[in-house]
Amino acid sequence: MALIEAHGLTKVFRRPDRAPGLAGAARHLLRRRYTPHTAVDHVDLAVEPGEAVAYIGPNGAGKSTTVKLLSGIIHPTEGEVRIDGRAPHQDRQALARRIGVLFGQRTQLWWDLPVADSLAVLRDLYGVEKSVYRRRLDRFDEVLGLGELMDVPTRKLSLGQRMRADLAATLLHGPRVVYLDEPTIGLDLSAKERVREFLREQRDEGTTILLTSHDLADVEGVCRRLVIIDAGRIVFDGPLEAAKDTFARERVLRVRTERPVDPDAVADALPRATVTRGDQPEWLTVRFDRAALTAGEVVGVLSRLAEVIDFEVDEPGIEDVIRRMYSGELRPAGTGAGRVG
Ligand SMILES: Nc1ncnc2c1ncn2[C@@H]1O[C@H](COP(=O)(O)OP(=O)(O)OP(=O)(O)O)[C@@H](O)[C@H]1O
Repeated sequence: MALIEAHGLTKVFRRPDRAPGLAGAARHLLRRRYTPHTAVDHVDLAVEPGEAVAYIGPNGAGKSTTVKLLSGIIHPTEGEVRIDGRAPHQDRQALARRIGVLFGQRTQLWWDLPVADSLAVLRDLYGVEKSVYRRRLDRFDEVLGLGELMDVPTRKLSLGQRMRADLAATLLHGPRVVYLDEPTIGLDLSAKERVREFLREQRDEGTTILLTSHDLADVEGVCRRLVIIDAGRIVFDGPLEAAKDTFARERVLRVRTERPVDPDAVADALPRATVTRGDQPEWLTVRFDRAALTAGEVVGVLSRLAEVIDFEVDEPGIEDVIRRMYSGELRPAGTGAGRVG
């Protein structure tokens, strides 16, 4: 049975309709009006034990809302969610031991307490045995350099230091499922790499990870599966590599011919491609949709116009796909994407 299971999971928020300014606020007080806003829209998700899933999407797509639903912080408007067979919003206490949540922007440590005291409180709350606690702290010290932070109150930590302490707090009780939102934000390069390595180790030991990150190295370093949400709907769910085929179908072919060829003549012969002259007169750049044409067909057409002496094809990398997705340049909706792989 999947460890995380969601069927038709939906969350509708009510947003106040309020005209700007004082008059608008006063009017809203007298006559409250709301517009429903669907933040998570019939999401189906099944994640197996030990799977690490990157959960990405543009700002406001519904990532945090999904994580809040999966951890029982908020109730679904519609649909079902089960973590290890239990409904998180009904069984929060029982599930607290099985779930770890890290929201990069918020801390779960006590602001005025030294890190060591915060962790000790969490240890007692979760009933972690002293010997297990010591072993885990030693490991966190190796990975996160926690030792030097133990006597420092949370409010005095830098963002990177706080993230290290918060990661320890999230994993202290050995949860089976962890939701990590931007887990390496503020860390230096070597600390980021150590955290990824540690997360891989946790994953391989059977921890289920749902990770949201703008850092592509986190996504690629930890996860093999990618789930993309856009406007509350899952628009892609499959292996990381398959996202490339679904969203980045454009290929760029650079061709060198023995003598200059008029780009318009090529465009006439290849109406589904965009043809521009390259840096040098003998080079042409042809952009085309991989689903509509092949590089071989493009070269074939060109070789009828002039002798082709060299060519190269650019394929987008997965980082490129994800970066463009975050920037809103690639809109997955309407591409016919679905569960792949
Ligand atoms: N409590 C709330 N009341 C009303 N609307 C909300 C509430 N929480 C979130 N929303 C709206 O729901 C949508 C999804 O928000 P959510 O925070 O889940 O997005 P996200 O993908 O995590 O975005 P980001 O990458 O910016 O953190 C947004 O339009 C947001 O404004």
